[in-house]
Amino acid sequence: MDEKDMGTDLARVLVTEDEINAKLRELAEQIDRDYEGRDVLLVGVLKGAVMVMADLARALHSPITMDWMAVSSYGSGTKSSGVVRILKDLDTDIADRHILVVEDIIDSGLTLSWMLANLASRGPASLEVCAFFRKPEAAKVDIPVKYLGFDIPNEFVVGYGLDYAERYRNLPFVGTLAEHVYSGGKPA
Ligand SMILES: O=P(O)(O)OC[C@H]1O[C@H](OP(=O)(O)OP(=O)(O)O)[C@H](O)[C@@H]1O
Ligand SMILES: Nc1nc2[nH]cnc2c(=O)[nH]1
Repeated sequence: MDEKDMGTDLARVLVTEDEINAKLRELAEQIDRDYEGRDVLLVGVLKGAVMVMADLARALHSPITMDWMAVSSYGSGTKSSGVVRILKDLDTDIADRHILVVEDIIDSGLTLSWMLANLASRGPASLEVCAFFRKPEAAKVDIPVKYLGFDIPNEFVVGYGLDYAERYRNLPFVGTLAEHVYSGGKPA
């Protein structure tokens, strides 16, 4: 799926497929260097992180393992409340493991803040974050991000794993939606 398939749904592209691929290579190099000789478990946050997890894992040369968590915030519509419920927990015991959480986007930061506290309580050897997109202007809590893809404006974005009503996750780029599709969180 690309821009041509979007019809009039798209307002504008914020990060192109080429920019995404270049950034993945850059982050993978850093991660390979930093974790050399250590066994790292990538923890992906479903569902948004599926794309970045799959592409990052393939760009890495280090022997990694992967696990997934699904969480749901009790927020309404597109807003996260910070109150989080685990829908799917890890299959792995992470005590004494090196954990790199892979997240598609940090918006308010509330989801990841809760997740990091939860994972830290399980006694990992180390716990770091790779976030592919971040909205600095939307931050309600400060999240220590070791590996960052892109800071983006405080707008609702779709593509590269990010959905609107479960659509658009398979766009290979990230962009904003036209007003007739997205009007502040409610299906237009
Ligand atoms: O920083 P925050 O304001 O907490 O928002 C970020 C979270 O929101 C998105 O998940 P979403 O709840 O939309 O679920 P999804 O990944 O299944 O689409 C995204 O994947 C993050 O997990
Ligand atoms: N699709 C999507 N999900 C989000 N979750 C938090 N921020 C966003 C965003 O901008 N787009």
